[in-house]
Amino acid sequence: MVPGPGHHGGGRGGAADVRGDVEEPQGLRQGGDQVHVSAPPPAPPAPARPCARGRRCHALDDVLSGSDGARGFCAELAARGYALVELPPRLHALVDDARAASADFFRLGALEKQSVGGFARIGAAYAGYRQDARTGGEFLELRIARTGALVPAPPAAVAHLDAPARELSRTLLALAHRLLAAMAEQLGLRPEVFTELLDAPDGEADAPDGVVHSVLRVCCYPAATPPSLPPSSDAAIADESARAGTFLASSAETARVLFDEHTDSSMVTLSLLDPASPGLQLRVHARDGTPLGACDGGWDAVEASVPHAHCLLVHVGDFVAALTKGHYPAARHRVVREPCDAHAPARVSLPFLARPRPERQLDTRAHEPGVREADAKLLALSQVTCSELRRLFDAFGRRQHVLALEQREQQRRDGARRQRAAAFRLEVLARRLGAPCEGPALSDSELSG
Ligand SMILES: O=C(O)CCC(=O)C(=O)O
Ligand SMILES: [Fe+2]
Repeated sequence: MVPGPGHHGGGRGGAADVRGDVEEPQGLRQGGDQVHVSAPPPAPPAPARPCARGRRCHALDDVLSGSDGARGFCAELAARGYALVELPPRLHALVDDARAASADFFRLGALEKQSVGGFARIGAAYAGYRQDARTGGEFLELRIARTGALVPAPPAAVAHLDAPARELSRTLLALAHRLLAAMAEQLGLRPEVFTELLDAPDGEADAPDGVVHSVLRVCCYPAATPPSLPPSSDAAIADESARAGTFLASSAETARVLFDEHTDSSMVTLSLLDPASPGLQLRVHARDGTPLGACDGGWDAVEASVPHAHCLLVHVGDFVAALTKGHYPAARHRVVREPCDAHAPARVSLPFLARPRPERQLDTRAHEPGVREADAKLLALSQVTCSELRRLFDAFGRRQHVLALEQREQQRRDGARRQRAAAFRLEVLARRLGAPCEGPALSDSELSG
């Protein structure tokens, strides 16, 4: 079922323009495959702002101005697979409204949340509400329909989620277009090389199967011990979000991890960060200048280190990584409970996964005529659709997920065995202390296990 348009509530009307101070009623203009969004007024690039750990927050308008700002931003993406952008004040209210309304949604009772509809197929995409069996994490996947409505429509009790979620989706889709155009240009390619694979920036006009393929994934991770839930058998869930990683260091570390290490099957993912409830971490890439072990065992706790709640993390997804032959590496990331404390609030996050339309055809050689394949910037692909490529990424993701589950199960069994052995040793020790004449004393190694 595709729910109809939701109600307009507390959010502002019209989609925000990601470039200018003026809001356009429809936000973004569209025509053909080109991104027809007006350039921001030329301004001298401001120096990037240092964050914790020497990280830089690039001013959005500098990145979009096509000057040194774009070069620095793209160089960082090429080195680490992710970079931070500081949102201009004109977008702050939108981010705040979307975050607050999302938190309101997750405060609803289980039945009300489920009333929006479970995670289900719409055309070639999925949308809806679901809860992760292991962590208790909740996910509401929202898409823009051809009609312009949000799918699924938020329940009446949080009708005020509708307007900011739609506006944010459109704003971030438009922004993804601009960033991907800059990333292509920095490689010496035509700006539309990546953007022509996406839905058009105004979304609904280009959705033959009913929905825009890019998705706003509204997430909520529980504050404390997750409830025990029945395991999900939905294969789609495994496809979509349990494309989990490996590298699970220990059981304690595993318990801390709310969303396993993975890469996104997106072109780029845009994540609004909030240092008040941090959790998103990125693997330090070998190409990054930072020593691999420098940040938290090779993890960069990026969300914990941003100065305020209006920083946007841009990270590279599988599609751009594959298409550029790894020039822009896919960012491996995860979500952890941080700080590791039972009183920490639930974390609400709003990653936007800018995804290609599944039916778009990849004929990359046409973009670099006369260039030898070995020198080409793009992977040579012809007559491959984005949905075929996605299947490849999902197969890898699923394999990694299976390996991670096996590793986790092994850790659980090892832990349980160690616990049983320790209990047994204690019992033996207690008996011997109670009856010291029976048998020899235990050695230190026997006691320590
Ligand atoms: O919750 C987050 O910030 C990120 C979640 C994530 O990695 C994803 O949805 O792919
Ligand atoms: Fe992700």
